[in-house]
Amino acid sequence: MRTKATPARLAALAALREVRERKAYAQDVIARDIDDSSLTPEDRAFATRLVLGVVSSTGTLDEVIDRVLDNPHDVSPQVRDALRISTYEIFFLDKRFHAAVDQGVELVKSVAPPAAGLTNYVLRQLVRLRAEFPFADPNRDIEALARLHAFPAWQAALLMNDLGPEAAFEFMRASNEPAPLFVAVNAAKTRDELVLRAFERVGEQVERVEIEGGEVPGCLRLDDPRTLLLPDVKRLLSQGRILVSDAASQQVAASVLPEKKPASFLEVGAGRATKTILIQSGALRRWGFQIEEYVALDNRAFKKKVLEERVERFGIHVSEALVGDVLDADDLMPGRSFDAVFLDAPCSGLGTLRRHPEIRWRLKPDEIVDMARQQVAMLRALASHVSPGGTLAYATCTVTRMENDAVVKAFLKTEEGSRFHLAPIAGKPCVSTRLSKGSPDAHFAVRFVRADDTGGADDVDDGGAGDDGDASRS
Ligand SMILES: C[S@@+](CC[C@H](N)C(=O)[O-])C[C@H]1O[C@@H](n2cnc3c(N)ncnc32)[C@H](O)[C@@H]1O
Repeated sequence: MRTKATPARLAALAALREVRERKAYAQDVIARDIDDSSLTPEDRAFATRLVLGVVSSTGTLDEVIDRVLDNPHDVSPQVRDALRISTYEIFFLDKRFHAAVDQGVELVKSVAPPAAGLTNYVLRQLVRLRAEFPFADPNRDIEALARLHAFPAWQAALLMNDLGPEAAFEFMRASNEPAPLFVAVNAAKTRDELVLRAFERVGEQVERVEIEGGEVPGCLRLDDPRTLLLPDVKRLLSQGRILVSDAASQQVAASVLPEKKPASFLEVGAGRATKTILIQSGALRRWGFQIEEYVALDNRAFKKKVLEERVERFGIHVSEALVGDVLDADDLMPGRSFDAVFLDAPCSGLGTLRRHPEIRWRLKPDEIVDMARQQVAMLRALASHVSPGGTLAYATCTVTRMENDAVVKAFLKTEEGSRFHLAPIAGKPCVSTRLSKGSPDAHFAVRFVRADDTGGADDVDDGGAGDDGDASRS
């Protein structure tokens, strides 16, 4: 049946089907099916907003949809995708309700024409229900608060507990905003001035980025995401002169480098090499040379291939790319130690919800407990691979205390951890970026220093980090 659904909504509907059926990441589907489509720039932007918004708020959308359905299980997945789009518009975009209802009906006609009548009824009921949303006082009722920001109730409760009410509200509000766009200038291929001039030539507004008053070296904020589609900018990306990376991630990469240039560096959880590129580019900025012995480890073999392709393209030196489980570090690297070790830990990822919206509804509470335990185990497995006097950095892109602070404390209490103490990063106990509107993502990093084995404490001033593992104390 012919449909009068707009191209942006049809594109969003197709993308949501992909995400659902293939358990794909929304950003990957958007990059493949929307960014490179023949849609107008405005339609691309709206389709992207719809996909990210619907994936972010799926649980809440389903809850309100099910309130007006007699038999929620009878709704086919494709019809539900369409209902979610219109419900998102009605509850979270404050779009004109009439248009949202009409368009929802048109979307359903495109996938299941017989369900158009039911859709019309359901969406009209939802418009009525909208006035009562979030169905209780969000200042007193955690479920209403969670609903208001489209978070699972357990996550809202966890955020309130771990961040405190103000920061938790801000975190949830900001997680529903579009993520800002940052790029890093790769010092192995170019200089900041040349990149700034290239952006100027194409008439694009870019600015250097500061976090808490400190400049993040080589980090630029782009005002308009469409800039990345300009041919000159695409060339900078394909030639490895710049890479897209959140500013907090760039700050973490800068902070894991020790004061003195390390002769050897082990990066664990190297993944697709984004931090590898940032770290070696940072070494070049700081010392004029990349680190000679740079070993990258990840447990996923396919990522090694991506890493090798990318470091080649970005002119980044990696001496060895290992595939294996860090918990088997002793077998993978027998007797080997490094001046600096960096664990970019697998974590719950809650600090990146704007970019990875599917985490919000896929993550289960037990997984956070498991990941925290795993992070401590990883640090313990790495401890003996840090040279005496060397550094061990630990980073996550999340905000839960169970992962960040509690992991730091738990590690320091272990036998392996007892040889380490916390060292400051730029005079602070840790990197801990907070999420607010337009801010970088929320990341966390600390740096431990291993005692130098001479019996005496090493000469690193602890900058207020203390030995008690309370990294977030400032
Ligand atoms: C936070 S991601 C790293 C992101 C990456 N450093 C980057 O900048 O793109 C964590 C990485 O740890 C890897 N990983 C998870 N468990 C691991 C294990 N037991 N041993 C080694 N690597 C592991 C994952 O495959 C993933 O690439």
